Amino acid sequence: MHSPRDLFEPAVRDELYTRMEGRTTPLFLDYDGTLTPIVDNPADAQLDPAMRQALEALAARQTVALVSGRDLQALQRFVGLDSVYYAGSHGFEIVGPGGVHRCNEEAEAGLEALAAAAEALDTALAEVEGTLLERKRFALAVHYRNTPEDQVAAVRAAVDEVLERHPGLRCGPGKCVFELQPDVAWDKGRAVLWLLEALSLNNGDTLPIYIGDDWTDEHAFRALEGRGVGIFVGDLDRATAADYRVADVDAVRQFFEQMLKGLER
Ligand SMILES: O=P(O)(O)OC[C@H]1O[C@H](O[C@H]2O[C@H](CO)[C@@H](O)[C@H](O)[C@H]2O)[C@H](O)[C@@H](O)[C@@H]1O
Repeated sequence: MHSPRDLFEPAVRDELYTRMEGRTTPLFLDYDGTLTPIVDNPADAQLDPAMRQALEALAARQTVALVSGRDLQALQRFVGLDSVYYAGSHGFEIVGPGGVHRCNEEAEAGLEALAAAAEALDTALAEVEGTLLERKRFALAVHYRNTPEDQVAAVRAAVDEVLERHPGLRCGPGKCVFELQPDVAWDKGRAVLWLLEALSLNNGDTLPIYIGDDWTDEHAFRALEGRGVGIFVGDLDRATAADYRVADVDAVRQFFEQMLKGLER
């Protein structure tokens, strides 16, 4: 863990561009908080047309992959581009151009427990104001962004009770969310490494770049340590394995625009 440097400081930016020069730079991108600002209702996190345009232009020139906690289909709907790779449910399900496909078989064994957990939490949290369950194929997000602070402990207690009954599930951290998933050895970092292999990009001519804002993105930052670049988005209120940081979603788009200028040269 180290302190990521501000990517918009000229010397830092020049250093990164020097590292990128003459190399293939596949982009691996988180969705919420990275491509779209965090909003109160997950359904409202629509992709801005300017961001979509930038992604499309980049994907016409190089590999672009979305690596998100969102359900695969929801992510595809939000982004709406055929030219990018999608890793949904924190990387448990991957699809992309050229028939790329991977579904974590081990995690499939946990689907029954996940369905039972969703049913139990639906009942247990029915009366807790502002709590929202978001069902995904390989995960269940228990959102508490709009839950009164003094009731968050009750939400956590309900989640813990369900986890006790279903030892095949685990709970991961997030932004005002408890994420239940099958407890198997898979995460965004492994998904990124799998994609690099599948796309024959696991070599010295490639500098993979991962951009993310959340706890789950740390797996990817760590997976790329010493072989790629990690860029953290947002205010830094904790340790991160990312090398660089940018302020917000707008800064991510500016970085894309700078990359595009470089690629067009
Ligand atoms: O890996 P990501 O693409 O960053 O997805 C992580 C989770 O993002 C979403 O929840 C978060 O964003 C919401 C919209 O801004 C916000 O309301 C919520 O509080 C955040 O936790 C998404 O709904 C989850 O399914 C993703 O796992």
